[in-house]
Amino acid sequence: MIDQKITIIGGGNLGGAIAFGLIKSKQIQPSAITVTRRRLNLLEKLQEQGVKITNDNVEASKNADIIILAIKPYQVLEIIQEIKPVLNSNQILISLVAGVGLQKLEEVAGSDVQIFRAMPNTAIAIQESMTLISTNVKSEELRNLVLHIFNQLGQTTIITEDLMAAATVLASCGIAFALRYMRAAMQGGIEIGFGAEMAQFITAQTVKGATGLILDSGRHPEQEIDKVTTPRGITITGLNEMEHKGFSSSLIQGLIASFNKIEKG
Ligand SMILES: NC(=O)C1=CN([C@@H]2O[C@H](COP(=O)(O)OP(=O)(O)OC[C@H]3O[C@@H](n4cnc5c(N)ncnc54)[C@H](O)[C@@H]3O)[C@@H](O)[C@H]2O)C=CC1
Ligand SMILES: O=C(O)[C@@H]1CCC=N1
Repeated sequence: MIDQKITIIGGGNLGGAIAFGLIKSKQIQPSAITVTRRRLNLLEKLQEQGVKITNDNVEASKNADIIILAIKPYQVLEIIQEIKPVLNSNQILISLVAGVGLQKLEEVAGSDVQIFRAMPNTAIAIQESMTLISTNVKSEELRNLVLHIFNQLGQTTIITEDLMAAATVLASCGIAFALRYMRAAMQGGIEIGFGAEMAQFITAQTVKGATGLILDSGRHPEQEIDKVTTPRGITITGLNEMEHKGFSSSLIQGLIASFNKIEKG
């Protein structure tokens, strides 16, 4: 069980998804979670589940053991300043904000606060996130606590801070990239004969199967592709056409463009 009181500042797409994921995990009482947002009416679904909601960030931070920052990047430093008067060294501050490094967070929050960065993706709502964490906190106990919380919400790994930008692109943006593949596959599926609903189901289950093959075996995707590509067959014809049109290259260039966007701000 998670015994700590958790406050999520910014109950938007990600903050809301984390709250729902935590509730689904049944590892924490919904009443131990507080979510803040300016427009409270948009948090009604969480409130119905027993989560506390408020638009007062300072009040919500006062008695929290863990404060998760899920506001937009341009707001994070201002909001840390807002809650700073009530922060104490026993609290853990976890920033989910992309592109704002530990050093900057520490500069603004002060060095006695226990600061972590966590980079999840929206599958956190269904406890299937890939979450990468960085921190300068040395305490194993605190590191394990943060890992324990995110482990309820999917797979979690601690990485060095210098890899957080790459983690943001591959895991957090990555879910959108994978979903765009799915949309394109569905569009193709409709053109060759399926209704939209069926095309979506077939695509989703096929992607789930591909994911399972790689996660279960640890084999390189190309080894699994080799099992599908019958010589002179149908699959290799399609795959080669996709590559002629720049499939892998456009994906890699997209990842690099996203990475450069973080680096340049
Ligand atoms: N959406 C995603 O998949 C991921 C987002 N992130 C990071 O998470 C952060 C949040 O992203 P999203 O959830 O997509 O944005 P969002 O815009 O959906 O959520 C931000 C929320 O903060 C609320 N808010 C604005 N001002 C506030 C204030 N003064 N006090 C309390 N709440 C306030 C907004 O009403 C909104 O609900 C960003 O910094 C982003 O870089 C990181 C990884 C993945
Ligand atoms: O697109 C963004 O800026 C945020 C950070 C990673 C995922 N969504």
